[in-house]
Amino acid sequence: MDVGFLGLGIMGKAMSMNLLKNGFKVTVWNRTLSKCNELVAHGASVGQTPAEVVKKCKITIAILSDPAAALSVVFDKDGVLEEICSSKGYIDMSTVDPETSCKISEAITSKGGHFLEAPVSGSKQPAETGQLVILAAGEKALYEEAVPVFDVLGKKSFFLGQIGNGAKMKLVVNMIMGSMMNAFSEGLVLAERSGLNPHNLLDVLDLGGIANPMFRGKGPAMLQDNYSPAFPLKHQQKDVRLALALGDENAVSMPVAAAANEAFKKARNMGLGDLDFSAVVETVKVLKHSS
Ligand SMILES: NC(=O)C1=CN([C@@H]2O[C@H](COP(=O)(O)OP(=O)(O)OC[C@H]3O[C@@H](n4cnc5c(N)ncnc54)[C@H](OP(=O)(O)O)[C@@H]3O)[C@@H](O)[C@H]2O)C=CC1
Ligand SMILES: O=CCCC(=O)O
Repeated sequence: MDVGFLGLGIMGKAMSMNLLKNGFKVTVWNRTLSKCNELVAHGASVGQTPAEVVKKCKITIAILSDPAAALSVVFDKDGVLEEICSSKGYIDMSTVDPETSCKISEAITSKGGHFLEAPVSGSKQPAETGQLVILAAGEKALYEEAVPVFDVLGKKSFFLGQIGNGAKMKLVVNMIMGSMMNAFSEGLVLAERSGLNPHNLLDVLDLGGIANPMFRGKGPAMLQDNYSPAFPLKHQQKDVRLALALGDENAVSMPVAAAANEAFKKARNMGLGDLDFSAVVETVKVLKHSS
């Protein structure tokens, strides 16, 4: 199957590489076109614009930074809308809000095209190893057609019904994750500053009821101030911000998520936005120093 791929950031590069390794013919595009070179070395073709990719491929996938980027590749000049038609499907795997997804869906389907939103749970390493969790919603027939692609990219796909449900599920999950990361950060700094060995804390956590892959995976690197980005902090803050908006719409009180959002905003102000979201621990260290 010819698959188009728009966006070769941390996730898109790993996912499109995975499709190539598994025998798909892949045509890639990235706003910074030079990022396509590594994929070409592994057998990908390049489209000069999103429209050119859609023209060539039956199914085109996108995974882009945020709502503005997701809208731009669809609606701008040389965008997806220029070539979408009834024989083509478009799958947006970016993490966006339900409103953005609905806007894209309406535009694609009004031209006869087929649309799925399919944000993913899992980060750089699961993307590299095809272990993502895919949260799809929209047109069921396109979902079924895309199952061979999802089977390569992920360990499990969910079809969640109408457009917006995939985005909502993803935002709820990432809101929980962002809050957990802040609690974890405070715990690590508190352990160290109160005289405990934080490595012992990691061992204790890992043997108890709140053991989880995030603490296990990120903890040792955080203790070495290593924030090499798997999930950039600026994207995590975007997700908590969008989840808070969902909370506003549904009158759900979320003080813990609101506090997490403030910490991620502070981290962005400290210039940490491009680092891994675990760098939020630096905000706890700063507060301690200034007291
Ligand atoms: N990293 C992770 O662990 C995960 C990320 N996600 C979500 O996936 C999406 C991508 O994440 P990730 O790969 O980490 O992000 P990166 O920041 O690594 O990559 C972002 C991509 O979006 C492109 N882009 C940004 N702005 C525009 C624009 N205005 N027009 C066209 N392209 C644009 C970038 O192009 P350029 O190279 O030119 O800058 C790049 O290809 C985000 O929505 C994120 O929340 C979901 C699950 C996990
Ligand atoms: O959106 C990013 C999710 C990162 C993860 O699930 O580890």
